[in-house]
Amino acid sequence: MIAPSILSADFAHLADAADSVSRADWLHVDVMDNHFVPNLTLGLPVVKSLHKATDLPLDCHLMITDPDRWAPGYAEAGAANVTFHVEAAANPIQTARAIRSAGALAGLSLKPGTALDPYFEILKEFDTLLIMSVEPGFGGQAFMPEVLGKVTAARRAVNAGHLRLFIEIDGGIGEDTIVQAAEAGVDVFVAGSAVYAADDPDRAVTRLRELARDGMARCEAEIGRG
Ligand SMILES: O=C(CO)[C@@H](O)[C@H](O)COP(=O)(O)O
Repeated sequence: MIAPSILSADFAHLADAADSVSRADWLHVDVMDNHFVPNLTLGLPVVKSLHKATDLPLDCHLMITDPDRWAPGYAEAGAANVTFHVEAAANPIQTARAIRSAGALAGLSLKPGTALDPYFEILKEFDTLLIMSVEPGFGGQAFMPEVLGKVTAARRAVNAGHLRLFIEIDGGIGEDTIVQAAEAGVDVFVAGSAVYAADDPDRAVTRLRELARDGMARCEAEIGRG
């Protein structure tokens, strides 16, 4: 799945930004509070309005402190998937359950320097695992290939039937990097600047999907795709 990140779109025209990627699978919405990350974007009222303005499922990525308090509200606002950071959560299991009870998928995100191993046990409470491939906060940064080990470890756990979730990657994904992410085992690819800096965002989505499929086929041959 390809999830264009509206962080790279024109914030004065978010509904148009959603319309311009009609071939996308999800629309990725970065919520930043200027505390967990040094940037400030949007919150619940904008998510509610976007939900009314587009048929695309909203993939809300909360880069905020105290997600335990705020995350379920994003599910109530219409998000299809609500992802929060393990580094910010006091009670990730309870928060995942509250998101699911409010009708959305629950996602757990890890910053590049955060290890996956300590969280394997709680991942059965989640529907998506978002591996950050840049330091969260800004679009247009360089992809960090060193996070792909976490992707492959999660892929192997999914293949073995130990986990059931979508593996998502976010940061620096474009034509030059999407194949290696797909080969490592990613299911959902977030792309901001690679989509919204393109002359035709929908064409960029299609191109990224083609490249991802090539990489996913190689992943299937080499490590399998459960
Ligand atoms: O969450 C973030 C950044 O913190 C991302 O969703 C960015 O918006 C991705 O932008 P590109 O790296 O694809 O330009």
